[in-house]
Amino acid sequence: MDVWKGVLPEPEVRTVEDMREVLAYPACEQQGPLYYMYRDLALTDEDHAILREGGIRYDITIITPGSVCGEFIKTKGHYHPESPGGLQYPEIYEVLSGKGHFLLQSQDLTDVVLHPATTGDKILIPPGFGHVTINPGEDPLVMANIVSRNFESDYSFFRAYRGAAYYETDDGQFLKNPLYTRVADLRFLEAVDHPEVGVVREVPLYDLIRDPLIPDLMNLPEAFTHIWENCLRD
Ligand SMILES: O=P(O)(O)OC[C@H]1O[C@](O)(CO)[C@@H](O)[C@@H]1O
Repeated sequence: MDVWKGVLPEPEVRTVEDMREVLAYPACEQQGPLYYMYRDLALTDEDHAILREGGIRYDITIITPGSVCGEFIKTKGHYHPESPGGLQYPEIYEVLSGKGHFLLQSQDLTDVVLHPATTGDKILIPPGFGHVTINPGEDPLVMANIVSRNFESDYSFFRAYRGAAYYETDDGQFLKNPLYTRVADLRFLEAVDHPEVGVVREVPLYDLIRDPLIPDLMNLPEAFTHIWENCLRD
C-alpha cells in the first residue's frame, strides 16, 4: 500500500457473506472479499504509545471498487455507543486515495447526509450519527480513521434495518431502503475543513495523533458541542 510506510498487520476482511444482512440485494450470489481493515496502526513504538495514552486508534481501510449485484461496495455500517459524558463517540476520517461517499444518518433519522470525498478530504462523524462508507469509484478507496479505543461499534440498527437509509447503485442512483418508513431526504454536503480543531486538508490525519486536542475530541465529545453543531451545516 503506497500510502502507508509502516508495518501492516493481517487485516480483518469483510466478505459478501459477512455483508449479506445489509445489502440492497441480499440474495446476490456473488462471493469474495469486499474490504480490508488494518486496525491500530502506528509508524513507531513511540507513536503507538502516544495513541494508547490518548485512548485513540488509527486504522486504515481499503474498500475494493465494484458492486455487489449492482450496489456499490460499502462498509457494513454502525453507530457508536455513548461516552461517559453522555454523547456518543465521534470519529474522523481521511481519504488517502480514491473516491468515497460517506453516508451519515442521525439516530432519529431526521438527517441523512452524503459527503462525497477525494484524496485529502477529512470527514467528521459527529456524536449520534451512524455511518457507512461507499466506494463509487473505479479504484480502491483507501481511507484512514482516528477513533476512541474505548468502545466497540454497534451494528444492531443496521442489521435490523438491512443497511443504511439509502443504497447507492452502480448507475449512481440512491435507492431509499424500504424498511425505513420515515426518514429525511438525502442531503449532499461538501467535505470541509475544521480549523478550530486542526482538521484541515493540508495536515495528514496521521500527524494529528500528536495533537493533544484529538484525544479529547474523540473521548470527551461533550466539550466540543460547537464543533458538532456546525459540522453538518449546509
Ligand atoms: O465496522 P464497519 O461498519 O464494517 O466499518 C469499518 C470501519 O469502521 C472502523 O472500524 C472505524 O469505525 C474502521 O476500522 C473501518 O473503516
